[in-house]
Amino acid sequence: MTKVVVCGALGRMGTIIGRLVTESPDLELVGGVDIREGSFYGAPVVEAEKIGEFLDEVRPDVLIDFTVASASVENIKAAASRGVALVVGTTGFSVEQREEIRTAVEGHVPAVISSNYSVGVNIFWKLIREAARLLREGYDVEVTEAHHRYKKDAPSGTAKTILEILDEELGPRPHVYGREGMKERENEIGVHVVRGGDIVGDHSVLFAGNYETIELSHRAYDRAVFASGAVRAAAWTHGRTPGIYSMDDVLGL
Ligand SMILES: NC(=O)C1=CN([C@@H]2O[C@H](COP(=O)(O)OP(=O)(O)OC[C@H]3O[C@@H](n4cnc5c(N)ncnc54)[C@H](O)[C@@H]3O)[C@@H](O)[C@H]2O)C=CC1
Ligand SMILES: O=C(O)C1=N[C@H](C(=O)O)C[C@H](O)C1
Repeated sequence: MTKVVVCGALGRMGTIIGRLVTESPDLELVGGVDIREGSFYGAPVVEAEKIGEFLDEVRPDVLIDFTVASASVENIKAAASRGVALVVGTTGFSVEQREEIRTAVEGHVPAVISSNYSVGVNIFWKLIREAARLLREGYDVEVTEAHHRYKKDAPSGTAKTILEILDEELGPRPHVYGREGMKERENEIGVHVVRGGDIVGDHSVLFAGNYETIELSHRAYDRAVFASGAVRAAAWTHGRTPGIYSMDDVLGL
């Protein structure tokens, strides 16, 4: 059995991940970490400051982190320094934080890192790459994402990954975040962020040409779509060599 600890255990994602781990025949939920102690699904949840001693005590095989960027970096360091594999779902990392994560992980543990663990989004990203390759000339591109009112980071990590793909396929175009005032469009990529209600996670890419538009979109209806992918990734880490992996590796895409 692969032993699992969940960081962000009491959060929106952590609670669903905890449930799916307990329902898995191959995984064992041995504990959680959050900013306050408690319990979930019969396992202890310890406060963040105690993560080191907790990992030494329960000795998990893999740590799943869905917290907040500043906390996630520290959780990743605590796990990697103890040989605990990682599944990182947290988004909103700065360039410096991503470098800290790379340094902590590489050569030490296998770490799956993805801004979106939905199988559908990972396919959606490939469709966007192909569309951008084919529509490189003559189409204006706009990216829109929508999430619940509680989301802290903007644009979403998924949208940032979309922009990375578009930059690779279209060549460098400036990213323009929102628009107001009198200004004509140039050769930018427009980026638009909607926050409200309990929207789980919507993403779309519009390719607007002369006389026609092509729009690719993905809509998540339940956070279980992300949690199931993260749990699948956790099982996948067993026996992997140290390094940073994506859901492409987990899904064999
Ligand atoms: N990669 C993916 O597929 C997905 C990624 N996310 C990302 O996951 C993160 C969490 O999202 P939600 O669960 O909606 O947020 P949330 O705010 O509901 O949960 C985050 C939890 O982390 C806890 N936390 C804060 N500092 C901590 C620390 N030092 N150690 C342990 N726990 C700590 C909070 O108390 C909270 O319970 C966000 O960055 C979000 O963008 C969310 C859904 C899918
Ligand atoms: O915060 C969320 O809810 C989500 N965050 C991820 C992101 O920032 O892309 C993934 C998903 O869209 C839900």
